[in-house]
Amino acid sequence: MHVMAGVMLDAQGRVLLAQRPPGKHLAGLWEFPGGKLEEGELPAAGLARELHEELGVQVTTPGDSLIRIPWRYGDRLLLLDAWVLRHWQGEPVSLEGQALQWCELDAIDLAMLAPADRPILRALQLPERYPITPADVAPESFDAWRERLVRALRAGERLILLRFPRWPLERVRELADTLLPLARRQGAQLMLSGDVDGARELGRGVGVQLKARQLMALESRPLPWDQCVGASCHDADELVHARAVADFATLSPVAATATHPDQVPLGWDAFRRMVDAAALPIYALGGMRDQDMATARQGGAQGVSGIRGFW
Ligand SMILES: Nc1nc2c([nH]c(=O)n2[C@H]2C[C@H](O)[C@@H](COP(=O)(O)OP(=O)(O)OP(=O)(O)O)O2)c(=O)[nH]1
Repeated sequence: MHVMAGVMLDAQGRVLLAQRPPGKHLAGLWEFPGGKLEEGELPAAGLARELHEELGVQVTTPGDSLIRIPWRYGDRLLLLDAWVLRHWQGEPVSLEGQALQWCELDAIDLAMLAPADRPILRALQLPERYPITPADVAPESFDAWRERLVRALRAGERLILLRFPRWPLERVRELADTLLPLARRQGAQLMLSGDVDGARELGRGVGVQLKARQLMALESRPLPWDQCVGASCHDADELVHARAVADFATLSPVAATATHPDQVPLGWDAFRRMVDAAALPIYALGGMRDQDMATARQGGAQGVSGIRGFW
């Protein structure tokens, strides 16, 4: 069952949610308006039809595909295909009796959404770029990197992995702490590499990027909902596990990299297949540069992550 979900974004950055009616599957939970694609119908056309039937609006510019979520509700198997729409004519009104509300993205409580919609909200909140600091930075370069990260945050980076394998843990926490007021103002997340306790201590604005081994040892997310959890994945098993534990995953290595010369690259075909099954926003990692963004997005990825070529 191919289900279209329309993420209608208004000029203030709010999205329209509709409540599933009593007596229906997932009654009472909130969803993005849309519905089942009909036989032979193209996704954009099916979504426009559903929004016209449910809300009386006329979609004027086809939207952009955001993320595709394969999901199983008991024996109901569906592909939830979410598109972002910015242009339509008419004020949405409820024509099928569903309650409607416009919501700020950060005010949406994940628990009120239909389970398959939770990764859609995450995909909306996450940026396309996920830069990682270079591994060889010496502890003496604290001030220089602090400045560099301030510039990156001011320039609009919203998700940055602070990975400094040569630094004592305390020093990385200290760096995150000094950057935190700016990160919070900019709505950015500073991700610590594997340091769940550090992230917990620092609170909102700091997240954790879990190593694959840590990910596999967890059954549920290690941080509250307002702190981001990423997972470093390399195969389908890790991606399945990440669904219950993380907000997004990096999948690597897509291409050959200088930092991990011993690993066999996945290549774009395998990457696309794994993204299709992931039900989670995925960043392509390994040999990636900004120029790979279009290929990654066409392959269904959230965006690209990397070290070289990102600073
Ligand atoms: N339209 C829509 N459906 C969603 C979302 N999230 C989500 O899990 N679903 C599920 C709920 C349903 O199982 C299915 C959508 O089916 P639908 O809305 O066309 O059909 P329904 O269940 O209301 O009606 P029916 O099967 O009883 O005819 O997808 C979402 O954001 N939008």
